Amino acid sequence: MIGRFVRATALPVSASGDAARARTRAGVSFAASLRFDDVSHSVDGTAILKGITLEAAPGEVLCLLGPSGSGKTTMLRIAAGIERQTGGRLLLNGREIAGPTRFVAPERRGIGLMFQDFALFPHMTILDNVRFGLSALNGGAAKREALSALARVGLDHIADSYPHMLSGGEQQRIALARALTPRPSVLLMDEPFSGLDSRLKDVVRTDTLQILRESRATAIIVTHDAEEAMRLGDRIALIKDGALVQVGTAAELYGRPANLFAAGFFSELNLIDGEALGGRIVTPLGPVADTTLSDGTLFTVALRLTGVRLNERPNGVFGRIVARRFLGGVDLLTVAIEGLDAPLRSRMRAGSVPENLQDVVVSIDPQDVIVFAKASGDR
Ligand SMILES: Nc1ncnc2c1ncn2[C@@H]1O[C@H](COP(=O)(O)OP(=O)(O)OP(=O)(O)O)[C@@H](O)[C@H]1O
Repeated sequence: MIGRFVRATALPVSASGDAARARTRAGVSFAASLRFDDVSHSVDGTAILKGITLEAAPGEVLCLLGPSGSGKTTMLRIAAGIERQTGGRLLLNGREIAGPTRFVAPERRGIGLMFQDFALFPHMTILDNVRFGLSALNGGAAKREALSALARVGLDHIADSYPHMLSGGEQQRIALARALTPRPSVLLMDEPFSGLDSRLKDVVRTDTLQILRESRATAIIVTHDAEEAMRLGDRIALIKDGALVQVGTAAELYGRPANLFAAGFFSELNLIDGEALGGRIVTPLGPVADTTLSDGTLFTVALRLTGVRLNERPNGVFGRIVARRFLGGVDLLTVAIEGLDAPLRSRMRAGSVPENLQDVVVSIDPQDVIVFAKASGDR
């Protein structure tokens, strides 16, 4: 999480003339591309980012997804200019804004930042909070811009209220309005929905996405929640231990994960061993996929829980249900199978497996099978 407030400038650094003309258009930014070019960062000899190359295209919503401590917030801090990377370059619309020989100050980048805790000033009215980033405009113009930004998030009627009088969802929208008012060419958002309760999240996410699209700013959103990244991102960059694991659309990362880590981030998985035999990958559940690798090659076979079907087909292997849990729309079933060290978990539509049933036939949906050849030494 970012712990310090940075004031975004009113004008994008690289297109100030265009941006000034854009003021006549209601609340629209000139989107820029933002490129991390082989960016590394070390603190006290510890590598936090390890050569990340990644570009957000103009107007794109790019999600940075990864577990806690993977380096997502550090990437935002570097993009905002709060932190200066120790290696590589940062380019805005192809122009270097941070690198070995150049460092553009945060307030001159035209990059906005929205914080996890919204960082609203408690002693200022909502209007003053939103107006805060508009120092380049005179009083009347700044007020008009701020009110128009508040109208965009549907909260102009509470301009004179104070932050403590608002709900979490309203505070989030005020923070969004404040971040967008200077019309940044790129908006960085650090876990912008994590403080909201789950019922509110859905609505606020949808609204935020719509406002981002209307503003046309390029957005980079940090999250550790794969589903959130899939809902929001045009593309998703998966980060682990300071390195980029994979970047692509939600469908690409879900359907063709680069490795087991990526697969496990997007789906709950059963992991079983497999071995190549006569062009097929054979497991205790039978053959699960084709392979061109030679006989004896070892695989880790990842089965999504949704792809483990019970009693659906006449042929399969026999198993015994050893536990079941009702999860609303689905039942989570645990099934012991001969030859497998750990029982399989299955997600079935609630009620589709009769409650008193214990012995079942297990089959696998090939769409939910992802196989990874084991590196030698993995055995
Ligand atoms: N200034 C610093 N000094 C030392 N270590 C740091 C510093 N900033 C970040 N780190 C370390 O770098 C790693 C990456 O931190 P970062 O906050 O970027 O991760 P993150 O993916 O955003 O995690 P989270 O979701 O928990 O915020 C962590 O191990 C963190 O402790």
